[in-house]
Amino acid sequence: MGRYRKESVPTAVGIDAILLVNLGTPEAPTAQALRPYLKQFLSDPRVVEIPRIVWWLILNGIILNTRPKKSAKKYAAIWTKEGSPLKVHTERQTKLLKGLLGESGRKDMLVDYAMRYGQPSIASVLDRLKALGAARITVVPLYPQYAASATASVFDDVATWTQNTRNVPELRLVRSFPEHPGYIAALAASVRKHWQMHGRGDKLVMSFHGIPKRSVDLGDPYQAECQATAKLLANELQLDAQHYVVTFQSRFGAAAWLQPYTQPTLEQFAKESVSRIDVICPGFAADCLETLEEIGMECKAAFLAAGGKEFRLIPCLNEQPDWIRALADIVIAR
Ligand SMILES: C=CC1=C(C)c2cc3[nH]c(cc4nc(cc5[nH]c(cc1n2)c(C)c5CCC(=O)O)C(CCC(=O)O)=C4C)c(C)c3C=C
Ligand SMILES: [Fe+2]
Ligand SMILES: [Fe+2]
Repeated sequence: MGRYRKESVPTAVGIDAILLVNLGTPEAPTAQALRPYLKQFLSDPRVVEIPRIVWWLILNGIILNTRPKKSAKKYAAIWTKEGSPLKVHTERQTKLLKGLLGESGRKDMLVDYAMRYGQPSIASVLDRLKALGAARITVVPLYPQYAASATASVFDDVATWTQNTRNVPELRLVRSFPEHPGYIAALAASVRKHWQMHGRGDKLVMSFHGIPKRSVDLGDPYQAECQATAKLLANELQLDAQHYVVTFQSRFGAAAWLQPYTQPTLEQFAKESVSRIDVICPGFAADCLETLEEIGMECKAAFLAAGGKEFRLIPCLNEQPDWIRALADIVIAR
């Protein structure tokens, strides 16, 4: 027996398919569900780049005995009746994209989503698309800015699938889209709408997920891509330098990550009487633990405790129609 499974013979006329991929999320907001999810996530060598044996001991000896319970509590604070926000939004984005492509004459196109960690796995959805006759598959990691730990990890998983597949379809891997005009316009529209509804804060904080500083020193383009997005968004909103700031959140572990860090920056603003803050998280295509809990709850509480007056989190692009149109443009572009 070799590694290759029996595969169905495709139809003569191949179908185009789109596969949206997001990070993944636990199946439930419980320590039992967090453990396997975190184990898979944090065992990925793209995510933690320290010698395997050392990391295996730290992960299995410490992290997986402490973090599942702590993280489960955080997930419980944002969990909805339909499930984890990240999964709910990704499912809706998939349906809306399918509908939009159908309206523009691409009813035949298959559109599905997968998660890098947890379910549905990339391999299971690629198998399904292929069985349905997909001959050309465009894979779109839902990360506007390229980071090896996020984007390349999706590509690795696709490559693992091709290694186990006999009849590999044509593949297009969308690398990143930090300056895509439709994406930038959708972000700007969401800020303007927020200002109209709630008034304008003293500063707009653009908070991106962080990565270790070492990754950037070793050649990861992530920081530059975040700065490119931020600059275009600021231009579109006609914000000058003193009215916005780029920060990095979600630090994990003891090493230095990209700076300035979001929470200390917010606390410093509160102390300097910059008391009304709007926060947008342009690197997240969907609201999730990192936006709803870390920014919307933890950072908000820290800002108010430090003397800040108003803290408003601008929702992620989620199901915003102009964002779905931008996504259609990104997936169709050849
Ligand atoms: C925007 C893209 C992301 C990059 C780059 C990224 C890098 C990265 N993340 C961790 C560790 C964790 N991240 C966690 C949650 C999480 N991360 C992203 C996106 C990126 N991560 C998202 C969308 C989410 C939310 C998932 C959800 O279910 O809502 C977590 C899990 C939660 C927790 O226990 O805190 C960890 C851990 C590292 C180490 C890293 C790069 C080195
Ligand atoms: Fe993360
Ligand atoms: Fe976090």
